[in-house]
Amino acid sequence: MTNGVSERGRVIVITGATGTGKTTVSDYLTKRFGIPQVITHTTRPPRPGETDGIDYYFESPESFQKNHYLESVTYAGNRYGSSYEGLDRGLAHSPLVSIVLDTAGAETYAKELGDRAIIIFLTVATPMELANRIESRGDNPEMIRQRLASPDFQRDLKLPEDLQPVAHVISNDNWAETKRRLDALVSRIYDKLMTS
Ligand SMILES: Nc1ncnc2c1ncn2[C@@H]1O[C@H](COP(=O)(O)OP(=O)(O)OP(=O)(O)O)[C@@H](O)[C@H]1O
Ligand SMILES: Nc1nc2c(ncn2[C@@H]2O[C@H](COP(=O)(O)O)[C@@H](O)[C@H]2O)c(=O)[nH]1
Repeated sequence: MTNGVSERGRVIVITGATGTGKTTVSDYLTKRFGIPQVITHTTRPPRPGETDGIDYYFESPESFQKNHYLESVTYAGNRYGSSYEGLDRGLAHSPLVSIVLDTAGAETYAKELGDRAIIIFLTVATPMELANRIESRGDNPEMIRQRLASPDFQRDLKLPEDLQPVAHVISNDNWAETKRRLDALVSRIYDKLMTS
């Protein structure tokens, strides 16, 4: 094992700004291809409909410290982290898993895992659309205001320079087109896995 991911393990890292559709893409990969999601930890309160152990491991600031993290960040005032324990649970079921991270986390995964991290960067043509999307998801209005004003939001709108040579950039304006791009990408990943 290296960094919690065996030589044969692959992690699809889905990154991009808030509301670009990272969770939607991760859910699609699970439903369409059975690719398990690595559940990460956060100190932010659950949104309506979110469940502990499914959407996140919801933590207090104290319990957050007790896990062992491959990486952790503060995003718009809350802590988030991907634990070795969470990765192990995902990889126990499949050599290919997905994880949803901000761009700082995606950079760490690319650095630590090399080509075992497959980076997807999601964009939308009009960033104004992102506010509508997260409003329609039912986020708390004060959290939306804080998030859109945060430097983390601005940073995640752009693909970091070190990820530019490796990232698969998918514009998620049209869901049918996004699914086509994902299907083609997953098919290439499986082809590579079969021959490695
Ligand atoms: N192609 C699309 N067209 C329109 N709406 C979309 C599209 N993709 C996702 N959405 C909707 O946008 C909202 C935000 O999507 P999602 O929660 O997947 O984003 P996210 O990137 O995971 O956000 P965050 O980083 O804030 O958790 C959801 O209501 C989702 O249904
Ligand atoms: N670097 C990490 N980023 C993470 C992790 N878990 C989630 N995230 C990202 O945080 C923001 C906010 O998430 P939200 O659920 O509150 O909207 C978003 O970009 C997520 O992708 C993690 O473990 N590490």
